[in-house]
Amino acid sequence: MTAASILIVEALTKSFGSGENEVQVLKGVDLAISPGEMVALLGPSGSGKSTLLNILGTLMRATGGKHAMLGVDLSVASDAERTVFRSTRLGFVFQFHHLLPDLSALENVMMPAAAAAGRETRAMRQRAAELLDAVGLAHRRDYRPAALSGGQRQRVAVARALINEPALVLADEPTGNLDRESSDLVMELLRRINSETGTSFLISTHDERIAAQCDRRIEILDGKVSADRTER
Ligand SMILES: Nc1ncnc2c1ncn2[C@@H]1O[C@H](COP(=O)(O)OP(=O)(O)OP(=O)(O)O)[C@@H](O)[C@H]1O
Repeated sequence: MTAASILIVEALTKSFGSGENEVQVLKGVDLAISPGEMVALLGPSGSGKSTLLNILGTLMRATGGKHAMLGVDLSVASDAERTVFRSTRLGFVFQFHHLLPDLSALENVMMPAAAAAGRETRAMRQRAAELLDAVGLAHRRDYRPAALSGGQRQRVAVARALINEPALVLADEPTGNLDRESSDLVMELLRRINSETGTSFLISTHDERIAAQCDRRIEILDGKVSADRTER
């Protein structure tokens, strides 16, 4: 854990339910991520990877402990502060693309920027077009999600995650729903964005091939970090 970390997580806990139904999923997670790191998050099914990403993404509150990003202690921040932080400093890619079906690819990419600003601008449209170009989908900008392949949808979702130039992208099994070829394309894309822009990535995965393309692997077991190795 260094002063340069963009993300610091200390003794983070999360329980669901109460009384005899209480399940303690995270039992004291400690980790730190430096700018530009591409980190794989591994662990058995049910070990709490999605729960951890949801907490770090401010989509869910922890039960205890601390998580701070870019010097902001998000664990004690108000809901309003967390919402602003989420929409300006974080990007999300989920296993299922969650694109809006009635919007074109371009409009989907632009959406988080328009939502954060409360309006659409020509600059946003331009940046969304550049991002679609960067993910190899300039020729599909006016297509709706239903007219795209699974891999193309996920590349649109990656472009959408980058529209606000986040410091950290949280990706929850981003290739879990893709065939091998599409999965490789999405990972190549994430790798390229990481090296070109210095955006950090935390990617939960079951796939060793995905983990092998990251700089570092963090494993969760029994609610704690059981291994943390830098690979490159
Ligand atoms: N809202 C909730 N209410 C109750 N229990 C929950 C809730 N969300 C998650 N859990 C439980 O927390 C545990 C961790 O779930 P989580 O989805 O974080 O695991 P995961 O490591 O991402 O699993 P997978 O690899 O299968 O996606 C599971 O036992 C799950 O049933």
